[in-house]
Amino acid sequence: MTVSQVEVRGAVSSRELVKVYGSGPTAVRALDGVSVQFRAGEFTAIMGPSGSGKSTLLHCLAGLDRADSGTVHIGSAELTSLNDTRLTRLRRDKIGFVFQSFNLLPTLSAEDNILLALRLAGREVDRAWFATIVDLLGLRDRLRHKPSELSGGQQQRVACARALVGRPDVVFADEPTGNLDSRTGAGVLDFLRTSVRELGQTVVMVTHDPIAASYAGRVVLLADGRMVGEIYDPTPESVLSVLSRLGA
Ligand SMILES: Nc1ncnc2c1ncn2[C@@H]1O[C@H](COP(=O)(O)OP(=O)(O)OP(=O)(O)O)[C@@H](O)[C@H]1O
Repeated sequence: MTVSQVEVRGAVSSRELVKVYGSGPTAVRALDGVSVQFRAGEFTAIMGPSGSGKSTLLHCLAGLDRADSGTVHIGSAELTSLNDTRLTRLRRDKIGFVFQSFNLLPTLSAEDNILLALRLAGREVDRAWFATIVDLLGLRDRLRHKPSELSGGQQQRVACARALVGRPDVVFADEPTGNLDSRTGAGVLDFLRTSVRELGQTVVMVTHDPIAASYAGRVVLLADGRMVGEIYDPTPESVLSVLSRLGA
């Protein structure tokens, strides 16, 4: 694979994205023309004050929600032009998700949770890749456990394995450490950073936490539904100082 093909594989972008909730005088313009690019093989955090549109942007980029106008590209696919069936297939094949609340199926073992989507799609499991991810996440001796037999950090690591096992173009994470203590959260963030540095994954994460954001290579800042800045090589201090200027 050439470098340019790798770059296309994980690149995500939006152009003039607008999302309005409700109508009339109570309408909320959650996204007010967001144009942003996420390069392949980069770990980006999206931050901003409460209500600035972070989750809405992540959901529109990931095809979980539809914007009112504007475009979203994942690689060469333009999401807003896809019908529901094609959008579902693109989400299944090209996108990995990590949610704050883990979202594992309680009756399935960790291994079956990790592999479920691939099996439902009739895709072959790349056992070597599976082993690489499971070992990086330290899950090898937990694969037969059900979610209720795992700690919160272990459950989130299973969710990370599930997100990566299909080699998605991009992993979207919405507050992935929101339900974890700081030490356990650090393990999950460390894995996301390693997946970018060593496995070439593209990760876009929404977080409130300046320490979590400092694991990323870049922070994109939102305020009032608009992109208002970015920070490269963020530190908790640089993020905090910019956020406090935004009134977060
Ligand atoms: N389903 C909805 N119906 C109506 N308004 C909504 C809906 N979802 C979000 N909003 C509004 O859109 C704006 C952006 O919300 P969003 O959840 O994207 O912000 P956020 O930056 O993720 O906030 P937080 O940090 O508090 O999670 C807010 O004003 C919110 O109240």
